[in-house]
Order: sequence, then structure tokens, then C-alpha cells
Amino acid sequence: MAEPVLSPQEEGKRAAGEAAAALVEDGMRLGLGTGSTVRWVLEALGRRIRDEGLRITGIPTSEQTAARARELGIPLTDFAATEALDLCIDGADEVERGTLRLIKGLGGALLREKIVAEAAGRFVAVVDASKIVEMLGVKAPLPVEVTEFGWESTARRLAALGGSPVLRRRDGAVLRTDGGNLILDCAGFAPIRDPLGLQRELKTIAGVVETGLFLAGAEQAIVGGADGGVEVLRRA
Ligand SMILES: O=C[C@H](O)[C@H](O)[C@H](O)COP(=O)(O)O
Repeated sequence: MAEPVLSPQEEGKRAAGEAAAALVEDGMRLGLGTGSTVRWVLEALGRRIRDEGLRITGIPTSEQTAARARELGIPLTDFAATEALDLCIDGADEVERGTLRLIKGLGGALLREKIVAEAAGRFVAVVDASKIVEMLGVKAPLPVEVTEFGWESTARRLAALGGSPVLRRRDGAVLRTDGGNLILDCAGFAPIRDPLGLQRELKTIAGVVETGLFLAGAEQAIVGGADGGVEVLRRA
């Protein structure tokens, strides 16, 4: 059967995802990110397990990733059984050129993603070219995960800081994360000139569980182009 024709953006995601999967070595313990780009990573890892006998274990960053990984025969583990991870591969909503700091969370998985990223020795971001920005916040709102209890009060505090929070919904219903929390998308912080300062300020609000600012940055970003080629950006 003929392969489906991909949109230019999807072609970039495929290229990035497959290039990242090629970095994975036998025996690695992996952090498995979430999203439409990571889906290509999972497909490629599933193929390598089947065709090459690649032996890996992964900690998934979402229920969605866990389900797809199981379908593809990727062995999963958890932090009770695994202390540290060799590599985390994950998507991003924005990648700041030079620093490779990220905004993540438009897929709603930011909290688990950050826990997994922090446990990994290396972090590789997989994105299509549209995700590269000169300054964080210019394309994507900043997702802030908050507790359901008191979320209206938390939203008011975010609004007072200029965040213009909007409660995230999906298919008309309020979106709940895998951890049972809510997400407030804050477009008002853009452009984010002092991400470290903003992160510190946001984390002083009791109802804020985590933000989508990933300020440790990726070690490298694999950027897939519409022509199926990839460019590898490294932290300056
Ligand atoms: O919560 C979701 C994640 O941070 C995703 O990795 C991010 O939104 C990128 O997803 P996609 O590859 O679908 O654009």
C-alpha cells in the first residue's frame, strides 16, 4: 500500500522523530515525551525493537504515550524500578534559538514531562522548523498547570502579573491533565524577556503546580524540515 502523503509540517515532524530515534542505543533507559512529533519517535523505536532486537525501557510522560508505546511493543518502566534515565526525547511548542530553552505543554503533559526531563542525563527536543523562535512566548501561550481547588483565585493572581490566563478546554469540556489538574494558558507574558524571573515568580503562587518553561534547555534540538531533512541545533 502506498505511504500517505504528509503535509510539509508533518514531514518535518517525521524527519525529526526518526532522526532522534536513531540516537537511541541498546540498553538505554529512555524518557518518552508526548505529542504528535514524539509519535514518530515511538513508531521508529517500535520498528527498531522489532527489526533489530533493540533493547530499551521507557518511562512515558503521558497516558497517551504509554498506550501507544504498549501497542508498539516498547517496554515501559517507572521510577520505582529506575533511578536515572540515559536520554529523554520530547517535543516542544517553542525552542529558543541559542539557549534551546523551551515552552512545552500545549498537549497538556508538562508536569510529567518536566519530572522525566529532570531525571534524564540528556534531553533531546524534536520539532519541525515552525517551532524555532528568537524569544520565548512569541508563538505559544505559556501553559501553567494549576490545582483545581481555587483555580479561579490562582487565575486572578496570574492575571495580576499580566498573564491573561485562559482555562484550557478540549472538545468543549474543561481539560484535566493526567494528574487531575487544570491548565491556564497565559499568552499575556509574551515576549518572555526574563524566563528565569517569571518562573520564580509563578512558582511562588500556591495553586501553581508547574509551568511550561523548560529552562534547563535541551542539549540538542533536532529540527525537521518540510523536505525531510534535519538540522541539529546545539546549545550555544
Ligand atoms: O504537553 C505536550 C508537550 O509538551 C508536547 O511535547 C508539545 O506540545 C509538542 O507537541 P507536538 O509535537 O504535538 O507539537
